Amino acid sequence: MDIFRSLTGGARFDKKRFLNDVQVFEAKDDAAASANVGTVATALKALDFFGTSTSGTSSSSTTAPSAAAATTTDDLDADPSVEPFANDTAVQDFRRSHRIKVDGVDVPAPIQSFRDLRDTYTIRDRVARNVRAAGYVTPTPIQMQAIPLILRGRDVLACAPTGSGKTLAYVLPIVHQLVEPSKEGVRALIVAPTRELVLQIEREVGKLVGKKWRVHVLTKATPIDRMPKCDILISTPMRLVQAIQAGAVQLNRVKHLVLDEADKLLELGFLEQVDEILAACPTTQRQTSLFSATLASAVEQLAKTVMRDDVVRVIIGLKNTATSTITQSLVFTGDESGKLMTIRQHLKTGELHPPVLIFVQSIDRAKELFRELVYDGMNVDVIHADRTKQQRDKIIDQFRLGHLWILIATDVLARGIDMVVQTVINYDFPTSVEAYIHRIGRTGRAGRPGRAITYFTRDDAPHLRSIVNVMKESGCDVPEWMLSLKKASQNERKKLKKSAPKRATISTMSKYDANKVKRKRDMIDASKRRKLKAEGKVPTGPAEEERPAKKSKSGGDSEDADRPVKKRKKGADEAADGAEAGKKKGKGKGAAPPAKKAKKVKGGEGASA
Ligand SMILES: Nc1ncnc2c1ncn2[C@@H]1O[C@H](COP(=O)(O)OP(=O)(O)OP(=O)(O)O)[C@@H](O)[C@H]1O
Repeated sequence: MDIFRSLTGGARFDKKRFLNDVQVFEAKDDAAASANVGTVATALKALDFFGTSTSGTSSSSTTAPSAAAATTTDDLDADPSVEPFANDTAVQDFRRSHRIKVDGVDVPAPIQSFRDLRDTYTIRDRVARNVRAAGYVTPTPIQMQAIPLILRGRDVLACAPTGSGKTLAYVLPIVHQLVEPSKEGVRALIVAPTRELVLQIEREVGKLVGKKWRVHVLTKATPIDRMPKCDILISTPMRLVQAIQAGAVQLNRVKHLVLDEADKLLELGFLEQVDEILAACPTTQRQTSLFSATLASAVEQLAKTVMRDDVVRVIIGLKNTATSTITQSLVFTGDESGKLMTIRQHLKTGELHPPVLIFVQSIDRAKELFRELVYDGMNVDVIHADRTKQQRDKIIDQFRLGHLWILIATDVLARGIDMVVQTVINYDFPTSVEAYIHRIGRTGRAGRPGRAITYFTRDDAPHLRSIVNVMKESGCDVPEWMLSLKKASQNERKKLKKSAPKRATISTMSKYDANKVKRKRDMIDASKRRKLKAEGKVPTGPAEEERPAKKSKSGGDSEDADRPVKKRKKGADEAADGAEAGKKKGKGKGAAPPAKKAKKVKGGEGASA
């Protein structure tokens, strides 16, 4: 209960009302502390996303054999043995009951439990013990199918819902296949779009490997001239490209390449860097795995050009849908001022379950909303690309620990980050269906329930239909009239994705007062900068690699946390403008369309396809 006591500092929430949240935090603490029987059992029940387990009170009508039940030991022997599949039909039935769809030739059967890994794939005891010690008892559907595929040396293109355990699905087989630490150099390379995600993947790898393994993370903070040798390298694309160009890292021994949040990494902006990374990895021995919760068809085509011909595509559930454990709703706020009133009402009446994560479309808007809510006395903080690494790490820790109840974020936090979030609010309407799925996917993770509320104004109405479709496909109720709305054209959707709409400032002040305050703040900032300069100190700012390469018209940092910025300007608010310059420059170079570009890479490498 200690953690819950500290949660209440400065907050305005009613503890009795949030009894469920108290229980969530208690469960999390216990699970982390040890392999407590009761907690593991609870976690297992909560994690039973698709009715995997037949133990307990699962209402699933699965015909598949039971997976492991909760156990106190860290040994796979404790799992009840599972009958091997009698024939192909049994395999198909099992896949159907777990909503696993595969596309490819000679696809191995899914594992039914982690014990299968030892029986069929001779997984080492130590790895098995670590899986169990991490509290993982039953594999999730993506793990059931992707783990045997990767263990069999196959390339995998996987799309599975947010929070469904994709990280372990690639980390476990890689750790098993690397066998033991070696001085050979980088043998597994994992690339992810943001620094936060890279650090999170490192933690997940750390759960499975011992201290002798050298797992290295490459971010701006890592001096690339003193890069130690390592077995597994986890990096953001830009920093890795810098290390490759500086000759600080050799990738010629890479056997496993993983692109996490693959669709993001294959978008223009990251694609050039990913091309360079692919070119630095050998093709003959390289096994490539691409994972994401969203995969547009065009991205899939592109992805296949960098993989071997016998790549297997694995889709869990329906492609590009939200997790079914999230209750989604849409709230019409009229205009921008209506949004501020609505959020105040939502937060003050205690109607929403904390921790609450609020997404806005730009750094400026994140700052504006923060100012409004913090003056209301809320236990709130804000995270975006203009905050320093230290600030970002601290805020995420505070939020994870439950010391912070409301966090305002830009899309820099939309992908991959694994936290216990009860409610996601899209204060600003997402600029694409993918952004919507990833944003709301910060809640409802690992089988837990979650809630997502999306505000929309009159101006957002033309784009409502796409979100309504996602809601319907993931089983949420939507009013009939919304289903008859006209769908935005492809051009309109592209335009929105490229730049978020201009929105009125988030402020309860009159325009005159707001300008006066802004002028005053700018003067103070400028004076602080002059003082620092006079003292010969460089103002602390975020790493260039975490700044966006482009700025949406509204100053947004979108999801582009790791794009390169050619010119860096002074001052936080000016940073995104520098990024815009970088983007224009990229355009001027006449960046090749994705498919063409990737084909060039494949050809250039003499890919083993
Ligand atoms: N087999 C398992 N049993 C229990 N918990 C699991 C299992 N596999 C993963 N988890 C937990 O589920 C949570 C979500 O996992 P992960 O972050 O890998 O999801 P993801 O599918 O990559 O999500 P996203 O698409 O948002 O990146 C993590 O807290 C992880 O520790």
